[in-house]
Amino acid sequence: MPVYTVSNVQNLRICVVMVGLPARGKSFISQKIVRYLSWLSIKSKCFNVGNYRRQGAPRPSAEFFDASNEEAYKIREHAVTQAVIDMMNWFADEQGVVAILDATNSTRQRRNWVLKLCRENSIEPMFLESWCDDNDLILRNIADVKTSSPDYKGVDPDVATADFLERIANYEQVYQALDEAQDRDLTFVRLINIAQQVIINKVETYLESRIVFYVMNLHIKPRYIWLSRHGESIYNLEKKIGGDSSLSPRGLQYAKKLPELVRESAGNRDLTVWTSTLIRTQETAQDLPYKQLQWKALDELDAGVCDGMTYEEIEETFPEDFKARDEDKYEYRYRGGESYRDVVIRLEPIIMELERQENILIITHQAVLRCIYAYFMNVPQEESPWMSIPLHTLIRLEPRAYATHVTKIKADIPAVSTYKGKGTSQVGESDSNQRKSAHALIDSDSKK
Ligand SMILES: Nc1ncnc2c1ncn2[C@@H]1O[C@H](COP(=O)(O)OP(=O)(O)OP(=O)(O)O)[C@@H](O)[C@H]1O
Repeated sequence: MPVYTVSNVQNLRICVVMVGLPARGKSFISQKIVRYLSWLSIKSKCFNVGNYRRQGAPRPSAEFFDASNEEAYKIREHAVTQAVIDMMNWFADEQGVVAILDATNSTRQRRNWVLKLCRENSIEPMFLESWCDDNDLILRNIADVKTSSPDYKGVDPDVATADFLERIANYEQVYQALDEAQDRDLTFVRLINIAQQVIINKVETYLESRIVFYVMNLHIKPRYIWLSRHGESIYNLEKKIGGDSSLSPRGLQYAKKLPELVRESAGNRDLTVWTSTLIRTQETAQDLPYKQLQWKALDELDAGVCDGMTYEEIEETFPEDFKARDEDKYEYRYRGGESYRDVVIRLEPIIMELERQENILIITHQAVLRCIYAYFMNVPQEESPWMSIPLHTLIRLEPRAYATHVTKIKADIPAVSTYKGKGTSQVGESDSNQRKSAHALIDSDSKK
C-alpha cells in the first residue's frame, strides 16, 4: 500500500516546466528538486529533453539550434514530444507526483503546447524560469559543466565554449521570458540571478509552495559540509541503543582530536557547528573553536519502549517487532518512538537550512547521519537505514553541479562498531550485509 505523506495526500500531479536559456542551471535545479522530493518520499522524476535530442543528434554544433534550421527543428520537436509522452506515461503507469520537464521551453508557443497537454491530463503545470544576465557566471557555468558534456566529447574546451556561446545566441533570437502581464494566469516562479529576486505568480497548492520555498533557498557558492557521529559513548560500549550517556574515554579522545582533523580539512574557514541536544554530541563538540548551535531535530531516532536496551534484549522482549524492523527498516516505527521516515520529516528544516548555509559541521547520531547523507548522496530509502557510518570518522561533503563528492577522514582512534546487519542481533562491521551496500562508508578513503 502506498504511504502518503502530508504533501501528496491530495492526489495532486504537478509538472514543473523549466524555462531558461542554456547554462542557466535548469538541469541543476531540476535534479535538486527531484532529490529533495524523493528524499521526502514524493515520487518525482526529471525528463531531460537534451538526452532525448542526443538520440537524434549526438553532437550538434551551434547552427543546429538556429530556429530557422528546419531539419534540426524536426529533431528537436521529436525529442520534446518523446519526453512529454514518456512523462505522461510515467504519471499514468507509475503514479508519479512531480515531473520536471527539463528543457529551454523558450517560446510562449512551446509553453502553451505543454500547458494544454497538462490541462488535458489533469496535471498542474508550474513554470519555473531561471533567468540570468551575469556573463561571468554564465561563462563559469559553461566551463563547469558544458565543455565536458557529451555534446562536446573530444572537443577543445575553448572551441566548445565559443560554440556554446553561439548556441545561446541562437536561443536568444526567439527567447520569450515569463512575463507578469502576459503570463498572469499561469502558475510560475522566476528566479533572477540565482535568487537575488524571485517573482512568484499564482502558486496555490501546498506542494507547489514547498518546491518554491526549496528553490528560493538554493545557492551555488562553493562550500563543504562536515558530518561526524559523536565519539564512542558509554552506551555504545554496553551495546545499548538510545539514552543520553556520556562519552567513553576513547570517545573523549576523539573529541580532543576533532579540532585538529577539522582544521586539516577546513583550513581557516569559519565554520558553524550543529549538535543535537544530547550529551554525547555536545561532549564531542566541546573543544571545537567555532560557534555552536543545538538542534532538537538532530537528536537520535527515538527507540520508544526499546530505548536503553541492547538488540539482543529487543529480540528477546519484542521478537515480532525485531523481525518487522529488519523487514522494512525505513517504515518500521518503534513502539512509542520513531521510524526513519519520521526522522526524515523532522530533518526537513535542517536540510533547508543546510542549503542556505555555507560551511557547517554537524555532530549527530547514526540514524540522523544516515538520513542527511542519503539526501546529499541520493541513496534510496531501502538502502539508507543499512548504511555503515563508522564512529571516529569525519566525513566531508562537497556539493558540486550535478553530484556531491565525499571524503572520509579517519581519526585513528579505535571504537566499537555499532553496526547491526539484517537478521542478527549482533553488532559488528564484519557483517556481510553492510559490505554489500553500494553506499557503505567503511572501506574507501574517499568516494565520488
Ligand atoms: N539559478 C541559477 N542561475 C544560474 N546558474 C545556475 C543556477 N543554478 C545553478 N547554476 C549553475 O549552472 C550550472 C549547471 O548548468 P545546467 O546544466 O543546469 O544548465 P541548463 O540551464 O540546464 O543548460 P542547458 O539548457 O544547456 O541544458 C552549474 O555550474 C550551476 O552552478
